[in-house]
Amino acid sequence: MLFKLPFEMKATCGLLNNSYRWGTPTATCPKQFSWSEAFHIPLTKISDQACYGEFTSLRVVMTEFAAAMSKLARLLARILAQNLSNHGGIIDEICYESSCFLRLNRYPACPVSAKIFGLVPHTDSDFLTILYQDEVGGLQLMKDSKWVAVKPNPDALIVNIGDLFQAWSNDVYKSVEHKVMANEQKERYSVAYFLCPSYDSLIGSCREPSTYRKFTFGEYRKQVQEDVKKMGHKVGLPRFLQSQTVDVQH
Ligand SMILES: O=C(O)CCC(=O)C(=O)O
Ligand SMILES: [Fe+2]
Repeated sequence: MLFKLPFEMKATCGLLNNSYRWGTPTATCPKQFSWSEAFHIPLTKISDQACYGEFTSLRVVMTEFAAAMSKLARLLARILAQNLSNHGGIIDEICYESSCFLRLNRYPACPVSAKIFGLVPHTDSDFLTILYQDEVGGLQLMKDSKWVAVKPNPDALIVNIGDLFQAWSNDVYKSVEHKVMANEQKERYSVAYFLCPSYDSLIGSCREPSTYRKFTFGEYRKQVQEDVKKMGHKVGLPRFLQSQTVDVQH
């Protein structure tokens, strides 16, 4: 319903905190372009009546869904952190609602599906992502240097480790590279919950010697945005390797 609105309304009516995005504004060639549209809503706005306009019933669903996703994401992240460092509390210490997001994705059927991604290959810039996908399929992840299709199961959730958990775990947990293939016939929907720390929290490693230098989430996001703008793709964690810091400084 929400996605079926005319483009003008999605883009200009302030819906869901004005969070509507489509395609890839920075793309300079087809392989950098994502054939999808999304609402990317901060958790703090989810229960805000003003975000929903005429879609009042959506507010109830979104609020309940976000609360359930948030609870699950925190529980899983806490257990994973506890297993590694005996410090599961780190997650609740640094992850506030204010920096977490819910993202509604729609992938329209694509007439040139062989040449275009639904979503370009990437890793998520968060601690942990919980993903719900419908029955269409198209999500693939990188395993042992090969793309593997994730079998769609609308009764299951997918849990992905993000870049920040990889840095914090000193590469024990791996931020999984993933992408969505476009589909010529069917449109596809997914919803992702991103568990993020506050922008000023320092992400260090729970183990020494640390592979990455310490950085804040704010710094990380800024670097990712700069790289995407300059190069058309994200560099991510390699930018924050200790050795890279040394190279840059000397
Ligand atoms: O739609 C999907 O299955 C993946 C979505 C995703 O990777 C993202 O929103 O970061
Ligand atoms: Fe993702």
